Amino acid sequence: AVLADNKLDVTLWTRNAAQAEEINTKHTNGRFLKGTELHPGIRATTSMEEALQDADSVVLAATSSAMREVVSQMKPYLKPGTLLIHATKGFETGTLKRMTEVIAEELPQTDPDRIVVLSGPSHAEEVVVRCPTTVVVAAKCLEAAEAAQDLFMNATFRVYTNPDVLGVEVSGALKNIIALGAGMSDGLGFGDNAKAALLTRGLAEISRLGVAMGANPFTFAGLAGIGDLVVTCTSQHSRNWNAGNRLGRGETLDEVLQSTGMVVEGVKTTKAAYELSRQYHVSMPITNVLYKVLFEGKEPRTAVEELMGRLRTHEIEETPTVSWNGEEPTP
Ligand SMILES: NC(=O)c1ccc[n+]([C@@H]2O[C@H](COP(=O)([O-])OP(=O)(O)OC[C@H]3O[C@@H](n4cnc5c(N)ncnc54)[C@H](O)[C@@H]3O)[C@@H](O)[C@H]2O)c1
Ligand SMILES: O=P(O)(O)OC[C@H](O)CO
Repeated sequence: AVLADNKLDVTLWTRNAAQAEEINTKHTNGRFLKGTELHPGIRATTSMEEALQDADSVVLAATSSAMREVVSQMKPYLKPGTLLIHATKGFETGTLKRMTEVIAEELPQTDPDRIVVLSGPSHAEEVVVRCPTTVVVAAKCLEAAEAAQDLFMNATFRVYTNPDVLGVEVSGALKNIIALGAGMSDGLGFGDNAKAALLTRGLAEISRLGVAMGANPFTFAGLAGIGDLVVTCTSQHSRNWNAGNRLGRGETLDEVLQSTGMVVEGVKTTKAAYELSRQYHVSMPITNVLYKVLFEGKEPRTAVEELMGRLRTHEIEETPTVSWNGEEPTP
């Protein structure tokens, strides 16, 4: 929608012929964006060849579990030098790879430094009706990040650049775990204090893992970090918050996933982050208890008691800039 507003020629690829027909004839997408009229310039097709034959830029928004398959289908039709921008928030199950790594592996002829990730607080339901939205695009190559920025920037969609691809991808994926927890807390009837605690301590563990993996700590204070964490933990549009809320009210994970009809990335990401925290020897208590709720049948209320009953600890574990008892900070 943003690209069409920017007068670009936009073709959507979908597996679903009825959905393509609906977009082309009625300019609506009733299942995913109910009640919204799409830009009439947006065309849809089920042919990957047709979608890619004239494309100078491709936006990949497959779910994390479908990314490798979709990129491999694109491979025969991509023009050399096409700008690739992905907006997917998750890791590949099993390999624990980030999406830029999956795309680069599937497209070895593409310069990996030119693969861009677009992330930040941006629910589709609001973007499509032109509510002011800010996002970040990250790529190792500045020129690629700025090319993506130029494509998307307009009066209601503001785009920042960041060279920290890993930090942007990790924060975009991990915030969904905390949103599940925030929804669960609300579903259990806990208040704003509990949700604020989850956001704050959630950001602490997201940053801890991200920095251990090589991210810039400041990225977590940005749009892909705190920005997306706030929107996903508080928005009525969030699939992750809604799934957590239903779990908190007593539904089972199967019931929730079977009836949602849309991807809840936080579920698979909880498993991935649980494994990454072990690989990098990073403490992630919220992720750890959510893993037990989702995959080991722990009751949400018992999980909260477990979190609250942990041993006392410092708020800031990293090298302090303000020390105890007036001592000079350790360099
Ligand atoms: N919805 C948002 O507001 C939003 C915003 C930013 C980022 N994202 C991210 O974008 C990604 C996709 O989210 P979404 O909201 O579009 O999910 P969705 O569940 O609404 O839609 C996913 C679509 O992918 C299709 N699909 C699934 N497997 C496929 C495959 N193997 N091949 C082709 N198509 C396949 C499904 O049929 C469905 O149409 C996620 O990683 C999500 O975190 C979503
Ligand atoms: O609806 P959610 O929970 O998948 O979140 C969507 C986006 O990531 C919000 O920025």
